Amino acid sequence: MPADVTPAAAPGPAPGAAPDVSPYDALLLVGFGGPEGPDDVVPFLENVTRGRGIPRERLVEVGQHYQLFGGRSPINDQNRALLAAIREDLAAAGIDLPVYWGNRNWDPYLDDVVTEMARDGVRRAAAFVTSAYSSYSSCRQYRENLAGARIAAEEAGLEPPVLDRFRVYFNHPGFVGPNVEAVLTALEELPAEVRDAARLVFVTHSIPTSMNDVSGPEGDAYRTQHLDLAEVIVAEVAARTGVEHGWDLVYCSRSGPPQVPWLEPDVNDHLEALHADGVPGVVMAPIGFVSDHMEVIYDLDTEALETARELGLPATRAGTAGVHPDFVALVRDLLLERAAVERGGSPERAVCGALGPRWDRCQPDCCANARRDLPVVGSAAPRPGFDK
Ligand SMILES: CC1=C(CCC(=O)O)c2cc3nc(cc4[nH]c(cc5[nH]c(cc1n2)c(C)c5CCC(=O)O)c(CCC(=O)O)c4C)C(CCC(=O)O)=C3C
Ligand SMILES: [Fe+2]
Repeated sequence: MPADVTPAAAPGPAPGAAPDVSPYDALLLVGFGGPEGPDDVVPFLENVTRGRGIPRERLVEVGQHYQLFGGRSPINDQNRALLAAIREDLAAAGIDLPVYWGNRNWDPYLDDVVTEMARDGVRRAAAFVTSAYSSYSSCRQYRENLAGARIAAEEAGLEPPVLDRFRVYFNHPGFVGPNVEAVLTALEELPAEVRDAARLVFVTHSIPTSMNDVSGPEGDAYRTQHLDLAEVIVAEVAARTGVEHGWDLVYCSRSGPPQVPWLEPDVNDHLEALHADGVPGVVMAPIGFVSDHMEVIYDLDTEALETARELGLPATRAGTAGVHPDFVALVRDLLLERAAVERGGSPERAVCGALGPRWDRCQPDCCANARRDLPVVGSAAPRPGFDK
């Protein structure tokens, strides 16, 4: 730059300087939580289903899934591993930021962790939720939990940090890439003679159709976002293998009373239908989940793979993002992106697929809950004296 030209804006950081994470002074990892021993299972299920109208028989059944694995869900250990990986990744990038972890349904509870953050003097934190899609269960309920945790800190006489939740990231390359790799690996694990004709069966958690109908600002966002990711994965797998596989989006872990419609088809019913149609092999890709938690190790690895075995249908299960370095780096990318936005900038947003980057703040009715209206964080139009 010539010496007589003064830059109009403040100069960027010197090369090698730490990336700018202001206005944030902490990052919060937000998990679902799970039981860690047999005695935790019933209280955990009570936490999850409080006020949700889930039949007793379903709870007994799901309790048995947990007891099969010693009453311990893998989910908390997976979040501990993710927390450690995020801390390492940030440190390696020269970012000195405390990282906290709290859950919706089990210890460490968000209420306690946000209170601790307030005690530590945290003023404003970015929140990364371990769920990649829009819907009441996967998005708004977490925003309610974060608002509830701020209220808990206030009730303890503290000033809670402002909490900014990142945009949903199903279409971020740091989530897409590990899912593509996982599908390629699962294809390799199929017998060679069925590989090219194998069907890609993308699996996610079912939700009531009424919940899907109001997901996102215009409805149907939960299903549509999964379809968008599935199309990207299918295209990328075709680019890498030269084979364009047939594919479907199907659902697992249906709950609720039988008369209430949930998204279908169920993965087990679908495997039967594919087999009847003469499909010679299947890769199940659990794109609805960010790690191998109970729905994956029970509903897919135990139940659906057993269905495939009974049918004589070769099937493999693709891995989840877990602590893949690209997924860990996604957290840092969203942190720097959102920090730049909150400083008034318009950073480039990493994205794949046709939908484009989703919103930073949700419209008031986004992923509405028909049953009750609770305070939320991250609203584009916070209701004074109510939202947080
Ligand atoms: C969309 C969605 C995700 C993905 C987004 C995200 O990850 O958040 C998810 C994740 C999870 N769901 C989990 C566990 C459970 N979900 C239940 C119940 C429900 N889930 C629902 C939806 C979702 N759930 C819904 C609409 C219900 C009905 C009750 C209600 O309307 O709220 C029940 C009660 C029993 C039953 O009804 O099955 C349990 C035990 C675990 C922990 C697993 C582990 O321990 O490893 C995780 C990660
Ligand atoms: Fe669930």
